[in-house]
Amino acid sequence: MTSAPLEPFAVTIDFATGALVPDPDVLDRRLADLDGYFVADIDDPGVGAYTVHEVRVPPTGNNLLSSTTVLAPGKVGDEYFFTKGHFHAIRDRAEIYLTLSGEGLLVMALEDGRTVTKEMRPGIANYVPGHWAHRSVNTGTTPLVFYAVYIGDAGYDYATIAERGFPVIVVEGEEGPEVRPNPRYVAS
Ligand SMILES: O=P(O)(O)OC[C@H]1O[C@H](O)[C@H](O)[C@@H](O)[C@@H]1O
Ligand SMILES: [Fe+2]
Repeated sequence: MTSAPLEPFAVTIDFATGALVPDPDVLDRRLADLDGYFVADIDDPGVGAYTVHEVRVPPTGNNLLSSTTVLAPGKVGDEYFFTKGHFHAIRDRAEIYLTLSGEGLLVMALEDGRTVTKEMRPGIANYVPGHWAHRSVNTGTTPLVFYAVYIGDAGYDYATIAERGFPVIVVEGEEGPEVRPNPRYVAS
């Protein structure tokens, strides 16, 4: 059975700020929402970490959900600010990230602990195949802004990452960002 057609529409994206017009659902994540995710303790839980601006379409397998994410620059201890990161609830659902401004790293991990890290900068489109948890990390000094598109019924599994962490962390080293094993990762 196929579903009835939606009306075609467009949104305008400000590449520098990630603002969408019209701007329907905005999710605001503070450091308090990332409690327990960093190796070091959070000094100020009130600090804004990122916002997600979502284009509103029904979250079904025949639609493409999309959003901009605006991830602030900053660090907790040596670790750069990052998004919570998630597996898709339906594990094999894929996603594409197009970076619009700023610079960072996209860290991806399989459940067996294998990781792949890719650069994020304006003009790079990263393909995140199904089964890979994904987290973006702002390694720069300006907001990291990217547009993500994913299959509408993908859903979010945050719990696995909240419980086990990512296998690697991204820290500021002597010569820039370094990807290191996460001392707190819980291997399966
Ligand atoms: O959901 P998080 O892991 O906190 O990441 C923040 C956001 O990043 C991207 O924009 C994804 O497409 C969103 O679905 C996600 O919500
Ligand atoms: Fe996702």
